[in-house]
Amino acid sequence: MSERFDLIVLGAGSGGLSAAQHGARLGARVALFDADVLGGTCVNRGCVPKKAMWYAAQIADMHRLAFDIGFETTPIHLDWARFRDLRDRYIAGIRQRYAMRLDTAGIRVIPETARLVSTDTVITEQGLQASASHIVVATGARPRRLDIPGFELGMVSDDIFMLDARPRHIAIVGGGYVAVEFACMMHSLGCEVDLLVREHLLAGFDQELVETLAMQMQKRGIKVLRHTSIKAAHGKRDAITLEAADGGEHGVYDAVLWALGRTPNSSDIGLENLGVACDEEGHILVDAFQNTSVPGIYAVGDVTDRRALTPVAVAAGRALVDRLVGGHADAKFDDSAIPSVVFAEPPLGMVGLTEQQAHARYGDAVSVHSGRYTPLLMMVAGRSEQSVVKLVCVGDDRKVVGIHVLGPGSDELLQGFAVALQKGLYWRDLKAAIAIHPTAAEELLLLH
Ligand SMILES: Cc1cc2nc3c(=O)[nH]c(=O)nc-3n(C[C@H](O)[C@H](O)[C@H](O)COP(=O)(O)OP(=O)(O)OC[C@H]3O[C@@H](n4cnc5c(N)ncnc54)[C@H](O)[C@@H]3O)c2cc1C
Ligand SMILES: NC(=O)c1ccc[n+]([C@@H]2O[C@H](COP(=O)([O-])OP(=O)(O)OC[C@H]3O[C@@H](n4cnc5c(N)ncnc54)[C@H](O)[C@@H]3O)[C@@H](O)[C@H]2O)c1
Repeated sequence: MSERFDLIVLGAGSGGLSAAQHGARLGARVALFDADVLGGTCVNRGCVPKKAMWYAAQIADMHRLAFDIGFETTPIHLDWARFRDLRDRYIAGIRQRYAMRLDTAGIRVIPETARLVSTDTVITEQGLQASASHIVVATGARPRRLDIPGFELGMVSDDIFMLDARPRHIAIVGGGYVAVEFACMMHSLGCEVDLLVREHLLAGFDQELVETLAMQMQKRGIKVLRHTSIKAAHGKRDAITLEAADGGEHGVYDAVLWALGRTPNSSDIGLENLGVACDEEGHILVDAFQNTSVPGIYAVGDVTDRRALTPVAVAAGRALVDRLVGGHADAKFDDSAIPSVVFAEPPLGMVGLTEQQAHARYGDAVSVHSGRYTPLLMMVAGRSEQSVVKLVCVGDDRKVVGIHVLGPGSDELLQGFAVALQKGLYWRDLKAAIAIHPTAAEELLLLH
């Protein structure tokens, strides 16, 4: 016998929690399935533990800077096990608060994996059945694994958060967010780091800023090896050699992180049988309203073909439920200007279009205004690393369609500019605004 609900959600990560909680707030009877801990990737294996590690890395960098500007300092040492314990306690607190909120909201949480058996019914391994006219698939994604010899000698991002000691020499394979963020963090925390990139570094970001970041990473001692495709790993877990496709050998490393993107959790949950369309990599295809190809089945978050970011999953879940439960027939989230930051050292951020995308869309109407500067603190310390800001504009009235920032503070300053860009921002607005001086943010107002 099937228990009946208004809304069934598979996955208690960013997207699933958002959909379930908003559904309950709007009065729906909600069932939420997940065999794993509450919070999904972001809370347990992604944004949150990563950001904690980024803060630790920042402190280590600041300590070096302190010496450069005249503090009497002695070398500092991070007790990884203690840091991990403190971080994990913080994360356990987040999970506890989620559990309490779900309980208070009256959401039925079933700690099991579920799969769809029809367009309105799911079943768990224990045989529990539930039905609803709306089923939201929010099952996320997992680190991509390669079928190459020795892959198991290395770690994926889930594993790196378990480390309780610093690797001496780590190889990071990949060129995306995870690869660059961990390359910078591990280096700041005292590891020797080789970043092995097969193709592009941070594809999708402004390439001039990416190259500036890559130069700064190399100057600080991170070895960035381009055009390096790894075809095998040899040795044992704490003494790994990587074999490249061109015959070259890299290592010996005492740790390897594979950071090769993510595989959507869309197989073995009954989607194929119901004819839910997916792309070649398994991402569920959704329209702007999170509809899949099958009525009654919806999808949000990393399992879909949309941007794999927590705020995107949250916004998608919320908009979908506004439509399904709240009765707002045209509810969808605005994905026209999704801001994003790579928590590198220094951070790199963007919102809107890159120069290349703007040229492809608007041709000769595009103008680009950029500036470089060395932040005040770096100048005092006698350092020369430059920050870069860039505006991509369109038309004679210079409507801003892209903002790109690299440098200390970029992570925090971008949000406000992203709101302005989404609402409609012209270069003249920035020129007319009164700056906050001296800050990194004012550099976007002072471009000529
Ligand atoms: C290392 C790392 C750092 C990141 N940093 C950032 C960042 O700084 N900022 C940012 O915006 N994004 C970041 N992300 C991306 C972000 O974590 C994801 O975009 C976000 O977690 C996606 O949420 P989701 O709900 O789609 O999936 P998830 O959070 O992955 O949740 C999916 C849930 O579904 C469950 N599940 C799977 N199959 C089933 C099933 N059959 N039945 C029931 N439940 C199931 C899983 O157990 C999981 O709990 C990072 C990712 C990683 C890996
Ligand atoms: N700060 C943030 O917001 C943040 C941080 C981490 C992750 N994320 C999100 O999570 C997603 C996943 O991050 P990611 O870094 O795992 O993926 P990614 O898609 O950003 O990068 C994957 C990288 O792996 C490379 N790659 C793929 N297959 C390969 C192979 N066989 N050999 C060598 N290289 C290969 C790709 O060329 C690419 O450089 C991101 O796209 C992003 O949306 C966001």
